[in-house]
Amino acid sequence: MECLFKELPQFAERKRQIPSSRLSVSLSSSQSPAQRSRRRSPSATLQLPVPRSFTAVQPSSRRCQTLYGLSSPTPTVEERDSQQQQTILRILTSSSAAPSSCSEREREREREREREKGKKRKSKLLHQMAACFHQLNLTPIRSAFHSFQSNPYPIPKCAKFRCRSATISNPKRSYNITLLPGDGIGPEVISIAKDVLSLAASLEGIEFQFQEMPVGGAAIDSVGVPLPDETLSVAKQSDAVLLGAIGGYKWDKNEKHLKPETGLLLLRAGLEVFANLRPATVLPQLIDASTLKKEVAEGVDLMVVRELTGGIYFGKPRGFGTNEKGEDIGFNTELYSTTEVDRIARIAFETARKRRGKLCSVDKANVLEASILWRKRVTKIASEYPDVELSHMYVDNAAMQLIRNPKQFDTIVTNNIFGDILSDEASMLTGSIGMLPSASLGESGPGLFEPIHGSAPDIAGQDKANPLATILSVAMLLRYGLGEEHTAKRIEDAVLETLNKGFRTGDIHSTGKMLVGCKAMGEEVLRSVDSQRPAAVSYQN
Ligand SMILES: NC(=O)c1ccc[n+]([C@@H]2O[C@H](COP(=O)([O-])OP(=O)(O)OC[C@H]3O[C@@H](n4cnc5c(N)ncnc54)[C@H](O)[C@@H]3O)[C@@H](O)[C@H]2O)c1
Ligand SMILES: CC(C)[C@H](C(=O)O)[C@@H](O)C(=O)O
Repeated sequence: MECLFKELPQFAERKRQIPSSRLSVSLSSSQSPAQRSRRRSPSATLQLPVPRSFTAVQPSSRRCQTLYGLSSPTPTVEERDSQQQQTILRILTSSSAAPSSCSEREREREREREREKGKKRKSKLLHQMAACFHQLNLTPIRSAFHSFQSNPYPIPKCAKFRCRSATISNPKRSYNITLLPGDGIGPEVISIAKDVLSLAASLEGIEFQFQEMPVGGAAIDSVGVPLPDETLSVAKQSDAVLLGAIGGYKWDKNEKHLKPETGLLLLRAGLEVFANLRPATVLPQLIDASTLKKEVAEGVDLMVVRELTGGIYFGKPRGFGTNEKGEDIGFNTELYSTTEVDRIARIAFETARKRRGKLCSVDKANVLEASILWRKRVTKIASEYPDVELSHMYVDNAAMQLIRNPKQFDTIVTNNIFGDILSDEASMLTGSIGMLPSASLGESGPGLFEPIHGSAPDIAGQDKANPLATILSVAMLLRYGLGEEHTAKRIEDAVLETLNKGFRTGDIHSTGKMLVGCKAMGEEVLRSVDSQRPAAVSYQN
């Protein structure tokens, strides 16, 4: 049965007609049942269906009746209210005592004490109550939130969805996430990915605090630099960083230090995330979206391990000058040290070992000294991984082989610039650059997670962007950044289920599929996150 995702329309309509004070759910109220009955007149007339999960906390005799399809008397509003309160109170206080053993007077005294603990305590409690509502699949969740706008605890946007999954208990794990929406389609995809992360995590008992900071063009416009010190500092102190994309026509002519791209490079260097994992998996659902022949694209599943904080992007000397003929010149330096190559090689071998045990090192050792060193060091590190089969390939050949026979690749390790280019190329095997996530990791500190695509100024603000690369980046954040494998899997399964249902953004659309925009695609993924249906094909990265 489809989950009832949106607020019930008739409920929303009634809510508009009723003063919000009346809509609050008087969970810890000191009113007697009789008083409550008098006061709740307008909202009490809302004949909400009893949620299924609610029956699970009813006394066993009624539960049996429900389970075996025997008709049970529909509880009155009063009865239901009282049962809800007892259940929530029990969960909040983790009390093993049966709520029915408490007299109404004792409960009243308890509530009296609760009230005196002040507003902050109350807000906190209400936040927990909201989680319980969530757990119990109770309809009034929205009204409970609604009447406490001043709650200092951030309410995830997705709280408006009613979930049928009843897995949450009080949040057990809590993480700080820095959100860097950036430019162009960045804010569009980040807003969706944040909702997906919040919902999936809340269903697994995880809590997130988000801090949104400016980066790229947005930071240039607001603060004057592409990577404000505050942004880097907040990012460093968080548990993981989620970035949308940076860049755009507006800043293309800026001086180098005032380009959005400079902000991104400074961020990567500042976080010391030298290992960039870019998985390219051709999903069976998207085989028709690939521009390659079906038999070429089918079954492709590769991982590009890109060195991210070295090479020509950062090598010195670099700059502009004049040559002996008096002409202007621009120059950069491709430079790698043994330490830099060794550490990325080890990450790549470890990655290959967990995959199909094949590693292809891509370089330009027939021409470049930096590549000669690269090949020498990768070959040396290979002796630590006898179980991994190592091959070497020149980058020009690799670019060609990726199109000719991509299935020959398992794990590819390469330098910063080759990795940039080859991963964009690999994305088209999967159907679109809008499908490729990435994880950038260092030896310590938070990881940086971002789709591999850019700010796509050509489609920005038009609700056309594919949010799946960013949603899958969130899955990588959970897996690689926080070790929350189960939640990562839930998100990946939801993406697959959404594709199974036939929803497609324009970049991956094919005949017979449902064309949706960025937001609608996000909503479909949220629906699937909630539904928990196991996916037919599992996504690996
Ligand atoms: N990590 C990053 O933030 C990053 C990466 C690449 C490029 N950029 C920057 O982005 C700007 C634009 O660069 P570009 O045009 O070369 O590359 P791009 O990745 O932004 O766009 C290339 C093409 O792919 C499409 N595309 C990209 N992402 C998509 C998505 N999610 N859904 C549907 N279509 C999508 C775009 O519409 C465009 O036609 C530049 O300023 C560039 O420097 C940033
Ligand atoms: C925007 C740019 C600096 C960046 C890079 O070259 O690394 C981008 O192409 C990417 O792949 O993330």
